[in-house]
Amino acid sequence: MKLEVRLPQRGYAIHLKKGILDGVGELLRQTFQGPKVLIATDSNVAPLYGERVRNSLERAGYATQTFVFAAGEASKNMNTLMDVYGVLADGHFTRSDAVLALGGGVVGDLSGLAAATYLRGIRFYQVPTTLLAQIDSSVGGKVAVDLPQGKNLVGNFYQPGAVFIDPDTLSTLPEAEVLGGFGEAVKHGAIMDENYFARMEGYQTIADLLKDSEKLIEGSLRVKIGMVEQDERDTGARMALNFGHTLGHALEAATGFDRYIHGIAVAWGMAAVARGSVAMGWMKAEDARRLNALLERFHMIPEVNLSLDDLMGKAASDKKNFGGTLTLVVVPELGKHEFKRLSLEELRRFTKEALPWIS
Ligand SMILES: NC(=O)c1ccc[n+]([C@@H]2O[C@H](COP(=O)([O-])OP(=O)(O)OC[C@H]3O[C@@H](n4cnc5c(N)ncnc54)[C@H](O)[C@@H]3O)[C@@H](O)[C@H]2O)c1
Ligand SMILES: O=C(O)C(=O)C[C@@H](O)[C@H](O)[C@H](O)COP(=O)(O)O
Ligand SMILES: [Zn+2]
Repeated sequence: MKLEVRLPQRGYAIHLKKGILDGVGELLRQTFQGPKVLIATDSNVAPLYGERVRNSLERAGYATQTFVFAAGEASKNMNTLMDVYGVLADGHFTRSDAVLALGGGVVGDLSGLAAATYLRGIRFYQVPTTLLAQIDSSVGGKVAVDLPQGKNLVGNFYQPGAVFIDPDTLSTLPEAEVLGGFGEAVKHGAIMDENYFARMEGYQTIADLLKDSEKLIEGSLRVKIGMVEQDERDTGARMALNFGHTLGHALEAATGFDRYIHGIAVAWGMAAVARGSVAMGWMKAEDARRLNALLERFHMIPEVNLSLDDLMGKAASDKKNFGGTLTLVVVPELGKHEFKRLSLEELRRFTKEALPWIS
């Protein structure tokens, strides 16, 4: 299956096919004629899929180099970014060459930012290998690294030239990471597509979910593409994709980026916003119950032990904070969303309502 992201001058194709990993080189040749590709990947993905992708690229006539960094969110920072720049510069990569991200959202966000900024921008391609990256992060062009103060605080919008998704790579993904991706899929259904949400309510086990992976990827990508096409630079409609992230990102930052994986922090953030929204009369109680039940079925709402001050300190760094007023995404009913403009003090009161046990 081929999906298109239609953007003026920057449109691209998303190729979704089991086994596509071995054909990446040939497909890339249809869009990129340069001589050299840097495969950026992490320490878990490199031994699993690095050689297959490298062979495929070399069969298609590309020279390749591979850069491997330590897996995990803790690597999504300026130090690793500097390492990528070093490899590109030492390897004499020029504007005719490209970076190809092979891995999850951490690899894509980090190497995308490197590609966006090295020599003021070289070509960039994504081969996502986690469910989260296949349904969300590989598409839409948000590239970034974290700062200790908050998530994705240094970044840009830089669309890939193409995305190649092989759902077979999910066979090696740890279950906890499958659930991280599922968190973002639930978000897509909750904000935009009640039928898609209902389909996910049909899954009883992780095996059910993986059996349906192609439909899951397609359902999420349709929501994501629609948002990106409407509002590429995140100034309006696209902010809906941040449902659960205001508190979720704050949780990740407040716990040093190594305690909760992103999709689980988002699931926790969505459940909290749903609870607070019911208390405020902003969400149908029955729909909040359905959202909570689906997340609970897969044990995706961790118990969090954090002070309100810590959480609010990090929430203030949210990118939807404009001069002290923040846009909170709420879901009045499943498949719909609304934006609430809140001062930081109002967000604090809302969070207290949502999480009455923290102080
Ligand atoms: N740019 C965006 O639009 C966007 C959207 C959502 C999330 N994100 C970002 O994405 C990141 C999270 O991405 P993620 O959940 O993919 O995390 P990740 O990249 O850390 O990958 C999760 C883990 O799975 C391993 N892995 C990857 N593919 C594998 C495979 N096929 N088999 C076995 N192991 C594999 C990785 O090595 C890592 O340990 C966060 O930094 C988040 O902020 C960005
Ligand atoms: O594509 C988007 O837009 C999103 O918000 C997708 C989110 O799932 C993702 O986590 C994104 O990186 C968050 O963006 P940020 O602008 O809040 O850093
Ligand atoms: Zn996210």
